[in-house]
Amino acid sequence: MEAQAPLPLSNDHAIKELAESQAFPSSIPSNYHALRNPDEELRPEDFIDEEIPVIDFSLLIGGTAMERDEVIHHLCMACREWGFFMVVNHEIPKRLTDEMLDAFEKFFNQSAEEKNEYINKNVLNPIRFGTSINNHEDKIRYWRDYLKVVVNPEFHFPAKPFGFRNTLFEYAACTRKMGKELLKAIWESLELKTDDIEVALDIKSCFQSIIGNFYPPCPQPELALGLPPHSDHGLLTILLQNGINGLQVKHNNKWLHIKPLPNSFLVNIGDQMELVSNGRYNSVLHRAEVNGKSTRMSIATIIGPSHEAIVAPPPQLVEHDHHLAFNGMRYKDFLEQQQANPLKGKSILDLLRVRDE
Ligand SMILES: O=C(O)CCC(=O)C(=O)O
Ligand SMILES: [Fe+2]
Repeated sequence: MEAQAPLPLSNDHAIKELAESQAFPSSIPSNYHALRNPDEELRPEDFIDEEIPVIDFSLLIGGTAMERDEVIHHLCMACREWGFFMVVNHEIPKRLTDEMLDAFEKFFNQSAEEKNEYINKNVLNPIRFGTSINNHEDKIRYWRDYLKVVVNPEFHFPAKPFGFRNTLFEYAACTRKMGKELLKAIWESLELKTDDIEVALDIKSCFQSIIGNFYPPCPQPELALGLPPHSDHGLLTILLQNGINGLQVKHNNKWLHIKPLPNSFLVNIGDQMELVSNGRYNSVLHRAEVNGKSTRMSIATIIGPSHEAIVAPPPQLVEHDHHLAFNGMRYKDFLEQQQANPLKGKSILDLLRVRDE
């Protein structure tokens, strides 16, 4: 099959409408060929099959002191060696996760006119609908539509579909509560005092954003990607998916297909955590593959420090490690830069890395 030339469409044209249109070719346009870089090819020998760490949330908040200590110890290993773990026995009801997936699906099923109301080039705009990543900049396009909504410290919501507001509000509150508990535990795992977390990150007014990703079936999934390898900008990302797998995580230089347990959340460390942990914990590289059969949806909740927090490694860690791994930066500036540039590895964090002379 020959590659189709890039489609002469507006940059804003959603991939959902394209993929569903009768006129859509069986070979995808060349600007959607994301895997032409040999480093990014999906070769079977580059994949491993390993169990990712599992964190029992109920023991963290309701277990004995010994059980909590054990979970914190396990979290320390998970953050240091993986940057990634699965959370089970959390308190978020299945009813709510189903409602969230349903609300986002209804949003994406609206007409192009209804969704396009939320197209916005300003990366700090609180509600943004779009396709690929930075659809006006991307030379290679990704097989993904998205809706990003900032839900804290100010709560925003799209007016439609009906009921989205209440579901989003409840889900945002539950994931924020779980995220803060995990953050406290991770902070303890760094042997830092939990009171200091407020000073360092101002998480009372934490930034929280919820991103719905929509990946329609792709006629040539072996050529395209839903999202390229990247790290997330926040402290933690809490990921929910609609039962269709597709997330891959880089672990010891190999890619790992992630198959979460039913009713669990996938959590990964973001760039701000790598920064504030003085590099002890790594923000993990991950990407999303697409498939030829089913629509995949994921909902990523990013929990970050407050926009105004200047995030830097705390002096206790620098002293203990005898080394400053990163220079500090205001989170809002970090966010702006990361969102405005092509999503490529950990490029913004790398700019802050202190190099030994
Ligand atoms: O869809 C996925 O599994 C990953 C989504 C993701 O990495 C993101 O939204 O940052
Ligand atoms: Fe991500």
